[in-house]
Amino acid sequence: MLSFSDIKKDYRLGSQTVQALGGVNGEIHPGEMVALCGPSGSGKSTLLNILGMLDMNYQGSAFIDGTPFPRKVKEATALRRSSLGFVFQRFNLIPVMTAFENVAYPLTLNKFSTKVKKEKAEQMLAKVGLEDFLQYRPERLSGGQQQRVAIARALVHQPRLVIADEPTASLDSHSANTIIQIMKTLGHEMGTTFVIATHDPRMASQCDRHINLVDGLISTEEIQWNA
Ligand SMILES: Nc1ncnc2c1ncn2[C@@H]1O[C@H](COP(=O)(O)OP(=O)(O)OP(=O)(O)O)[C@@H](O)[C@H]1O
Repeated sequence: MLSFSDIKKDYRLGSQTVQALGGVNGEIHPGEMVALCGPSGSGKSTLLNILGMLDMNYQGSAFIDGTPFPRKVKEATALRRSSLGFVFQRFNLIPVMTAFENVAYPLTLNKFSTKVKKEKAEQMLAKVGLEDFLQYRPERLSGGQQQRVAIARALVHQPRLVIADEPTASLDSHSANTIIQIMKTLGHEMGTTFVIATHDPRMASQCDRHINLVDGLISTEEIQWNA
């Protein structure tokens, strides 16, 4: 589904160069839920940004279903909108929009009709247990509810791949468990591939596989979780 080889990324900080990724390879299979783990600064966000087609300024190659990742902003934006979904640590919902409008937004970007938008957004919000909160704005929802809206938004256009950056890090353990179960159940039901950067042992333990980054390289050592 996804393959990437010899991915390298440097950041320039004044006259210094920081190597964030030193040549990473990997393959992610359709429908897999993969945890991207590693200590702070190991390169997880950098790799997520590349796999999420948000950063096109890197060395190496990446393919989605055999097609090379776009290197131009316009093409990357189009492919991202149609084929990818995103879940962030701090939910990143649009504050002036209701839960329904937030979830319908990717469908608007992909030019779905009003009727289909309504059907799909309502269905998706019901799947995450928020059918009674369609007209609520994010400020009236708890963190866990906001993250459920964000998951509905990430999945509503049936993307091939969902990129999640620390999806449980801002949540209490009860909400985190709910979010993990929703991602797992819907991911399997919809056949969606997930790549999830996480420090959360509960999240990582529910994934099919781990990719461990250490100092910008993939490590084969088992992670020792402290929790
Ligand atoms: N915009 C930037 N400019 C300069 N250096 C950066 C930039 N972004 C990341 N880095 C550096 O690149 C390395 C990898 O950072 P990255 O954010 O990918 O790690 P991470 O594993 O996601 O960390 P965390 O778990 O703390 O989010 C670190 O040394 C970091 O300081």
